[in-house]
Amino acid sequence: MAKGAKLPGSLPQLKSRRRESKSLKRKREEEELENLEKAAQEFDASNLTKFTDLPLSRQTASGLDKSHFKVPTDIQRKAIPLALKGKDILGAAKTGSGKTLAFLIPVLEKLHRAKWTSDDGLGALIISPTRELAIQIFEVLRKIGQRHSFSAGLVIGGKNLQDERERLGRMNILVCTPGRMKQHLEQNPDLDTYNLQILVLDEADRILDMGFKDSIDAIVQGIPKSRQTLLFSATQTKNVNDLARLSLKDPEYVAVHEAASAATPGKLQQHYIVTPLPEKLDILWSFIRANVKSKILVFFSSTKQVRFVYETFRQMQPGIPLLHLTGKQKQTARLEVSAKFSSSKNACLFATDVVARGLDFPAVDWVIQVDCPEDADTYIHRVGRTARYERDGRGVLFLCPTEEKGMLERLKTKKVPIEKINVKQNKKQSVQSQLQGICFKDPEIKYLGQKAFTSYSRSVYVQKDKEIFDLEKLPLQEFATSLGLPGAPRIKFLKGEDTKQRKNAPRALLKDEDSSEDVESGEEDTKKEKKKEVRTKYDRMFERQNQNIFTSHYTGMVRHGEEEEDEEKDEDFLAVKGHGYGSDTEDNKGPNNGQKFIQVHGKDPLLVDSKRREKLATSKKALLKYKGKGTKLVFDEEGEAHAIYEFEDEEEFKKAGDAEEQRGKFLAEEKKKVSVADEEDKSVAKEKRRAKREKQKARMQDGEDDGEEEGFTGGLPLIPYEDFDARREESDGDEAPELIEEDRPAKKQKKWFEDDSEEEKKKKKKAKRKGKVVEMQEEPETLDDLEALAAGLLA
Ligand SMILES: Nc1ncnc2c1ncn2[C@@H]1O[C@H](COP(=O)(O)OP(=O)(O)OP(=O)(O)O)[C@@H](O)[C@H]1O
Repeated sequence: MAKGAKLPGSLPQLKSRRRESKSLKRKREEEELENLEKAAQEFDASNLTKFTDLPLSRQTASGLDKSHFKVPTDIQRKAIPLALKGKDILGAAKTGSGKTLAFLIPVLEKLHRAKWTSDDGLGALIISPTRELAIQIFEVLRKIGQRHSFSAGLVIGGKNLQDERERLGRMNILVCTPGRMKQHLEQNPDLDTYNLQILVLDEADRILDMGFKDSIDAIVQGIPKSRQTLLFSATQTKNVNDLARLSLKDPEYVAVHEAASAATPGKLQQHYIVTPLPEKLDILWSFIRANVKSKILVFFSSTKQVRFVYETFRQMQPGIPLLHLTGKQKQTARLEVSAKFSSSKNACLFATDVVARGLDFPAVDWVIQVDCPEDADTYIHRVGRTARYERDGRGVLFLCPTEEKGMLERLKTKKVPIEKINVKQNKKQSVQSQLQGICFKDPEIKYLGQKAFTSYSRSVYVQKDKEIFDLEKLPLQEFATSLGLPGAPRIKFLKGEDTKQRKNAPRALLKDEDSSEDVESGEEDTKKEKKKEVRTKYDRMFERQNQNIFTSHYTGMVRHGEEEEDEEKDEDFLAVKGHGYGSDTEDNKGPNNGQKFIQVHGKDPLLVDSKRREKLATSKKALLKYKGKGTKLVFDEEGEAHAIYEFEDEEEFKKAGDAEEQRGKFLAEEKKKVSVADEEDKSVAKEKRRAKREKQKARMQDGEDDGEEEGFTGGLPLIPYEDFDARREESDGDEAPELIEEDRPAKKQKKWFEDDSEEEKKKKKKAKRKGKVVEMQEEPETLDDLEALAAGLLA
């Protein structure tokens, strides 16, 4: 048909033709989906060499092609065909072997085959143990899902709960951290998981351990048992209890490297050195100085050590950019550091285990583990940040003589091939005197050094594996000297500290700041409790002596969290400005010193000592809040007044049984009532939402059938990718404005980024006019972009 030509016929004829073309299209789509499902069920994985061999939707195939993924890795070849058949999967493969795509492709295909639309709500949930990893997964999802029209969001904390909340109800795929997700599930009635099709746990062993137990149990409780579940990790759990918690259905165990001689990547060279604890920093410094053209990742066991080494080495100018990353940093800083390290050719990043798992920093040359990892699994994940996807890499583990035997045994059991190397003594530079100089000049750094000392000692003390970690055997005095300190701070430990549990616990579960130093999780604090800290005499001394000279930078370095600081400020504020009658200071004269007072009925008089209080005295309304609320009474049939609550006769009360028992019973009954009411409320709310959705869907259906455009609100491109292709074929490459007009679906499909800039909007309009597909947004380049990714995405 010629360009711009109109279809002949009257309006009713046009409408009926439209309906015909619509139903033809729908039929064709349904056939395609059926064929896809059939092909997936019958697929023979032995024929799989390229991604194009897989029975995938055009959208996913195109996303993979655009992202330059052509040949699947081992784990992808084995896991994807099974997942496409709908199987539950326990996937285990070495670090850097491509597990992310192995679960993201099935997620997209599952929703595609279920004809998932924005009205169907949440269809897929992907859980990651840290924020950084969640962002990374989301990035990959954005790339390979660019041709799909599902909406996807990140739920990782560090942002206003309310902001996220409003957007979540509209998302089809969520990538989340456990604590934040639990928070939303508890507080957000718009978030429905009743329809969830597929659940993914990346770093499954980590997510299923103690620290995340509550969150995961809460999440799993609210999602249908019929969903598909995929678990992936380089150190997979096979713990039956864990699997039972997730109600897996005959899971397929896909462990592609199980028969391999090593649990770590083939191109990874692994070494260890044995060094006395006080020489560790000398060796680290010398190593960095000798490798200034490399990209190095250095692991410590606590935040305070990371900060101390970062601050001191920075002053000593090693000739390579230094960075530091810990779970205690603000989210924006963490993103900035990750991005900087990713894009650097040569840099040295000091970090805690917050980056040990899953992160895919490109081209890391060296992973140095200065502090011994808590177990072999942690070693494998840390060292796995290098030698990823067919690249080379090297790892060096520093072991104290007391740690050598035990750790080597653990590594051997886990099939980690590691060789001993020695440090060239003539190349080793001592940094002790430089550190002493820095600590002497700068009390802030000295204080940080003391904290680093105590944190390290605690991290050793609380480890479970006593064959490796024995604090008593470590030369602590010499260690303190090596940090530049005048002596070893005295340390007291609380009995019964459980390291693994502490370390694994999300911040929300930790009660004191020092213990949260080592937290791997990047989750948002959900409750902050006042810390109970072991204070040394040095802590007290430094607080007293340095009160006046601490800079704001230092305060930032050592303070115990903003909330606690605010609490202190509040106390100060009350002490100085309070109007207490008992005070005998000049500023706080009591009621007998000739001051004015407002008499409030039934209350102590209020001192009038400011304009605000004077104004208050003239306002009846404002004074109401100082008045008592009055007493509610009930009247019996004789007109006698009684207090609403009256004490039961003691004898009667005793007859009913033990007071504690009665209390327990009463509480249990009330709890039951509340939970029943809660369930009812939730189900009513859900029902309403469901009905609303159904209605909307029905309305849209009508709109489509009648060719009406009522549902239109404008906005993003409304024609799905494949329709254009099909239409182009039909129209022989000619533009056919009328047909496009007909086929426009009557609903607004939100894409990944919904916060379009003006320019993008224009682009999209233009593309729409041309009948072309509008593609995904540009790659995020700046911190702002990443911020937008983390929060704005859900707009
Ligand atoms: N089929 C593929 N072709 C090319 N590159 C790939 C392929 N699959 C994955 N990669 C690349 O390999 C790298 C590692 O992938 P990924 O992060 O998924 O590994 P992983 O197995 O999840 O690692 P970890 O156990 O550390 O989490 C990434 O940079 C990714 O882009």
